[in-house]
Amino acid sequence: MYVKRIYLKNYRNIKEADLSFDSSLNLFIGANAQGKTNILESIYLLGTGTSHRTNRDINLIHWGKDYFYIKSSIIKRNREITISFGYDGSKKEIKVDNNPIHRISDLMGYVNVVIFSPEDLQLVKGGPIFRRRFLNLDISQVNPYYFHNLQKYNQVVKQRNLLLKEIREGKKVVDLLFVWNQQLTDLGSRLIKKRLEVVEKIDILARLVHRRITDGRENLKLKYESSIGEISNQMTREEIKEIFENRLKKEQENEISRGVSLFGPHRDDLELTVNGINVRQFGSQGQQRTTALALKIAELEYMKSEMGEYPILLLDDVFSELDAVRKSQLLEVIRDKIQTFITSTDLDSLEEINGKYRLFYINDGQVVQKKGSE
Ligand SMILES: Nc1ncnc2c1ncn2[C@@H]1O[C@H](COP(=O)(O)OP(=O)(O)OP(=O)(O)O)[C@@H](O)[C@H]1O
Repeated sequence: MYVKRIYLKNYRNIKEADLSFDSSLNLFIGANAQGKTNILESIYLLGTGTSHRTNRDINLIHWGKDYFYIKSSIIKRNREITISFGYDGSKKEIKVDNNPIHRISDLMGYVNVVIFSPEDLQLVKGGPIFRRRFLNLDISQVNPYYFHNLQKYNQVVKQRNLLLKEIREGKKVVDLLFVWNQQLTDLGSRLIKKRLEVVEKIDILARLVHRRITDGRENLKLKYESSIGEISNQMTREEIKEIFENRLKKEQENEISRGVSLFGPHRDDLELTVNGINVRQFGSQGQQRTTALALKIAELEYMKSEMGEYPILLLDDVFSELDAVRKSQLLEVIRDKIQTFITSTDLDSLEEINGKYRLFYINDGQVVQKKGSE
């Protein structure tokens, strides 16, 4: 899978650009705040329907203009598809091969993207929300049904929180919780079951990569930590649901007095250990970086195993930050297999890159392909 061409109009600081890409490597060089990330963001948008930096599409429109438009040609399983994305401040219009897409979940799966940026260190260092997002995005991209359930589940959590508060204030009766508990545990157990399956796969993939980067010295382990109680991969969805239901029964008073849903996939986490030590709390900077890189590479391999094709990889400001070992590891994974977009402020930090690539310079939203760079 690769992006052959992209046309951008009024997108962030890019007034207009029409770019053709290499199916393997594309490098964007420019000083800070010139628009490199904006290009990567537009590719991310085509895959997921949302920006990785903002939930507000209005921010994507070039200041002073009243719409933005993106059109791209994607080669997927040797077939060319066209995806367009337009927004005029009120209406989003997404089309695949000229057919309108009404729900974001219907867009997912056409273009799979993995982005790796400096913020991804939060995946290891940050709070549980970053790891939940990692799992949710990964699974949603290859499984629209999961994404659909996730949206419904989040809606249920919102409604249930409202009800818990009203019960606390004596405005509603406790019995009303029953229906919401049914929905919460039904959808929640589906999400947890799927996450357990995926974590099992990513755990194996990430450990392999991690061992390679650390020369076999370190052993990375991923474990899904659920707020509903002790669960395992061997359990059926019904068994997980039962544990969830029991937890809610036991904690009913607690949840009412707090006025918030305290248990379920929206409160779960992914524990990351290296040689048995929690890398979030006790890992060195280097260990945390290596773990983040291993997770990202595992993400690529996971998507390949699910979709039969590698996703597109966006490396925003990270390649130049990696040390020689990690750079060569990453290059080995992507070379000739994965279309990759790399941004950097200078070409010197990319000297390890050889072979075929296309080079673009970007200055104040103007993108110029350097001639003869292939
Ligand atoms: N809606 C918008 N309209 C016009 N310009 C915008 C808009 N949103 C962001 N910008 C501008 O885009 C620029 C940021 O671009 P981008 O984030 O792509 O930078 P970058 O080249 O990746 O820089 P860095 O190397 O610092 O990451 C800033 O100058 C910002 O003011």
